[in-house]
Amino acid sequence: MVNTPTAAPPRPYDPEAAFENTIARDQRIEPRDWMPDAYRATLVRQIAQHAHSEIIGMQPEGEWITRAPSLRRKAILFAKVQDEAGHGLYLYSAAETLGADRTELTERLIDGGQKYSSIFNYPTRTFADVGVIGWFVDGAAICNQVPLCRTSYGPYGRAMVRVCKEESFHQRQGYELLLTMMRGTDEQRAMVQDAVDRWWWPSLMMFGPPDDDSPNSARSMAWRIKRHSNDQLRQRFVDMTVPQAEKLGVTLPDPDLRWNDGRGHHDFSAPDWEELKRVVSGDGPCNAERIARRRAAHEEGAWVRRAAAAHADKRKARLREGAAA
Ligand SMILES: CC(C)(COP(=O)(O)OP(=O)(O)OC[C@H]1O[C@@H](n2cnc3c(N)ncnc32)[C@H](O)[C@@H]1OP(=O)(O)O)[C@@H](O)C(=O)NCCC(=O)NCCSC(=O)Cc1ccccc1
Repeated sequence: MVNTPTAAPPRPYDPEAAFENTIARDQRIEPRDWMPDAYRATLVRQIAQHAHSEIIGMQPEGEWITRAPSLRRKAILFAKVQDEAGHGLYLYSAAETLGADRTELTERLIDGGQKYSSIFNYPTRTFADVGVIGWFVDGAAICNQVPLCRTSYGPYGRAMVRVCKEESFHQRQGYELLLTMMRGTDEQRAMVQDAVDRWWWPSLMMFGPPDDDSPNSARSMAWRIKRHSNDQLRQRFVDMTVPQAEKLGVTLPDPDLRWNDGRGHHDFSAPDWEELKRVVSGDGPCNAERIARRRAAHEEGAWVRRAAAAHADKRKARLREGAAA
């Protein structure tokens, strides 16, 4: 008699185990995959905040489009601000793949129910601010977003690939603008230093609260949504920026900023975390102005959304008629 091996009975499909395995293998979760509710909610929160930041982030630099000092600078700035709009739209699309509704997200932003990056609540006082935003703010965005290209949620990671390419161009245009100003007059050099002094600390705050005060980090890192902690990315930004500041000829406004041979990194002072809390909770220099402008744009755009929906309905009806004929 021949012994035939008996096949093990098929194990019932366990979606939670499949999710955990996908994360453990460092593979991507896709929109139709099962995912825990809290994973979905965390992603909607982060992606929506990120999208809102890109859209609100058009305002500080956008104010300088009509006042750019040359046609070349105007064209570059126009393109950059348009890119930010595009980033916001990719990100809202990524949030929609999780079941979020774009209009609802915008309404939550306007009502103060969702956040956007603290950095966009500071005023742009001179054209040097446009250069420093490109250098610091896009530089910080790159440090934060390059690792997000490998985030565990597929649509978010793929959106980040293109966004990061465009942010790199933005950073270079900012730095090139500042190099040009530094080769100019004493007044221009003073404008650059003044902008550096005003934007340095808010830029460090972009990375979020320190790790021991970051309620979302542990879970987001376990799920590989975030790949590095807030403090790790802040350190990376400081290490990247110090030699660029030396080359440019500006001083970063931190007397304790110095290279630490033992750590192989720069030591630097902590930003004012109370200021971050105030700005995030709505009490920054420009919060009210930014939201009022966003609300007005949303209301003034209502007829465009209605017209686009009516056009889409007509097209659908025509296609149906064509199919029926
Ligand atoms: C790192 C962090 C921002 C925060 O880490 P998490 O693990 O999520 O949170 P954590 O527990 O550490 O914090 C507790 C609470 O505090 C909130 N909060 C923290 N920091 C800030 C802040 N600075 N501002 C406001 N809120 C902040 C945080 O959301 C959380 O809120 P909750 O109440 O729980 O909802 C993360 O969400 C991330 O990487 N996001 C994606 C990147 C992204 O959104 N980039 C935007 C810039 S895009 C750009 O610049 C491009 C551009 C350039 C030039 C011109 C125009 C455009």
